[in-house]
Amino acid sequence: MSGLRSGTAAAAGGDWFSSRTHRRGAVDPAAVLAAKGGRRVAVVLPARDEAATVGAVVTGVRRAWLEAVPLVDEVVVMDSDSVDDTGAVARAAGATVHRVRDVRPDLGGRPGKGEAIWKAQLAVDADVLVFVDADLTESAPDLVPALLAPLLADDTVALVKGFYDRPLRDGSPTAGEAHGGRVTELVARPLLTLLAPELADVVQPLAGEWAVRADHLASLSVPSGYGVDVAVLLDTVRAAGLDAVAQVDLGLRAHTHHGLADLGPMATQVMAAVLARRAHGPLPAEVCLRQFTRDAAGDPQPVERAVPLDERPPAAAVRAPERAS
Ligand SMILES: O=c1ccn([C@@H]2O[C@H](COP(=O)(O)OP(=O)(O)O)[C@@H](O)[C@H]2O)c(=O)[nH]1
Ligand SMILES: O=C(O)[C@@H](COP(=O)(O)O)O[C@H]1O[C@H](CO)[C@@H](O)[C@H](O)[C@H]1O
Repeated sequence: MSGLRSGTAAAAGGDWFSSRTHRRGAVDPAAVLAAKGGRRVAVVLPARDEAATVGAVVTGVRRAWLEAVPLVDEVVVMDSDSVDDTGAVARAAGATVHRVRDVRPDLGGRPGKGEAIWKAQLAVDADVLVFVDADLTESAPDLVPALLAPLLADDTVALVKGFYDRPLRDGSPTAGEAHGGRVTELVARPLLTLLAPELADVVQPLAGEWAVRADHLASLSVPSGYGVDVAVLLDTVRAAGLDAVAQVDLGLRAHTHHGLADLGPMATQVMAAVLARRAHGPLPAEVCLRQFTRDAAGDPQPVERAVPLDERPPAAAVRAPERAS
């Protein structure tokens, strides 16, 4: 576009980027195991309709980091309103499976990835949680020690985010090129630049692969939808400072992708989570997103989607008394 200089590579950030960014491949599993000590580690996969991929993800993590090296104590799949065989496939692969709506039914049920993550805290007994998306299409079990290493080695680190190249293998003409992370690049990164510039050096703010101290996560409110990933990042920085966050290079991440229209509600929830954490004001519990297609006559046809924006309170506030800690 005339008048716009091509992007100039800025020097990657300041002290935080250099001290809290961990290179790929620099992890010694034996050292991570030693640092674990007596702490319990659970890998948790929030999964909605992931029967095609969840089995391989569970098997990869179990074989490498539960059977061969006891770095992980439990692999859990939170079955999030799946209508396919996600639960059965995950169980057959050796995961502990919880149906999200069956966990603490007294608290009601909500749709969404964040709801699956929130209720995982009420179903899983662990000191450290490693969240991994269930739609990974290329085995990447080494992400587990990579995400755990900074947190187990340094008590001041509460959250570790993964980052990676994001090929968009959706059959489009540019498939395979690094065009993934569409909500990250068009919504999250611009919005954080405007409202939370201190996070400018976080390479993948929406990454679904992250490790977190369970007691820290339990102190945070959690958006029920797709805002969970960015909300936990923002709230961690607000509560404990930027140095409580680290990021690790996981190389490349291939996963199944939504069509563009489905990213509309996701983008709305991500924006809501960021805006709800701006200087003022809560947002409504639900908004109506109006997108457009064409009717048979070729005229614009509105398509409305209700987008929930509700948040759950900190899990610590609702945890059964015997697990108040
Ligand atoms: O209501 C939902 C929506 C998504 N997910 C899971 O959250 C992860 C990330 O969601 P998705 O793949 O839809 O997002 P993408 O990675 O494509 O942006 C996946 O393991 C989904 O199965 C979930 O558990 N419940
Ligand atoms: O990064 C993104 O833009 C979105 C969509 O990724 P693609 O455009 O399908 O590669 O995916 C991420 O965002 C979701 C919302 O935070 C997370 O739940 C996903 O785990 C993450 O992959």
